[in-house]
Amino acid sequence: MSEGAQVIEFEHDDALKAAAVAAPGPSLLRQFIAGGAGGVCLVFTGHPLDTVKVKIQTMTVVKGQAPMYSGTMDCINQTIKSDGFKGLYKGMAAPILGVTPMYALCFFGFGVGQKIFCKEDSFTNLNQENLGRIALAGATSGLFTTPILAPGERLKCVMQTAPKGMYDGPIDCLKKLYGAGGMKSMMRGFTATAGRDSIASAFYFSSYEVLKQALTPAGESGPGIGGTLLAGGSAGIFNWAIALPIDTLKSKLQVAPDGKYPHGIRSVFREVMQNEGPRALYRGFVPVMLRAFPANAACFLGYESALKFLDYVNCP
Ligand SMILES: CC(=O)O[C@H](CC(=O)[O-])C[N+](C)(C)C
Repeated sequence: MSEGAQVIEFEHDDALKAAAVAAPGPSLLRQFIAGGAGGVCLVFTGHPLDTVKVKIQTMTVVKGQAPMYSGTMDCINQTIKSDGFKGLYKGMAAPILGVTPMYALCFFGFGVGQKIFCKEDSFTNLNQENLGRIALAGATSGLFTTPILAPGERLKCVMQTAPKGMYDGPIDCLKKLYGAGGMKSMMRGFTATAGRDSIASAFYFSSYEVLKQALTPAGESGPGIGGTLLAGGSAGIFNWAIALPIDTLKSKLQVAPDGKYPHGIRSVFREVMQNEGPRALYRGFVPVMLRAFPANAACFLGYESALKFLDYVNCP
């Protein structure tokens, strides 16, 4: 090998080594697998309250008439009365099938965002600049999940709010939605989902890192099970405090009859402001927050435990 080629090879090796040292966090493969594990834990824990949230968000409110559900407990009671306990788990097949790859992609996207935006000390020195970097990495993850999440949420919301017997399972619902409106119909709510998830994920991941560090005892490398549950659950609360208004508009758009909102989320926003006012954007707040804490606590515990396991089996 010529001397010039050797110098270039050394420089290339050094650059690779520097990048490997500078890139913080687990490898993208580990992020992907551990994220999927986190997602499964999240759906099992959070789906019943997600059903209540979507039912409350999308119920038709006629001025001067009592709403269909007076609150979270009433919605739970009515659902159990009409469909049994399994009514709360209606529509779970779609998120379970979609959630494993979705959360795998979510944490993978966060990993990619870390490689793009974060520095070597971003997770050890949580100053304002580094928090901004982690938030940008989080927002990146939202862009990775939208192509799966938008049609998945369309299916889920339609099934959760459909009258009993309308669809014979998620495949039947998918066939009917696709048959009636093709890909355009399946992708309804895409922009709203992308906006919701980039903003929410920025808060989700940055708040988790802050709390995780705050709850890590001196001299330890992590916060332990209790601390992980608390940090993960709280990150879920921050996530939803920001995401809920966009989520309400998205859910309404996704369950509306074809052509009801010609300008998408803007038309929904205008209608909600005219008929119900800004408070309606936070409809479903109680079930959302009741679900957010345990579901995301379970998600981060699943994620961190999977990372430990992958470490144990020497996953690259
Ligand atoms: C809006 C949403 O899906 O939030 C996720 C947490 C949850 O409770 O489902 C987090 N994330 C946006 C990062 C996917």
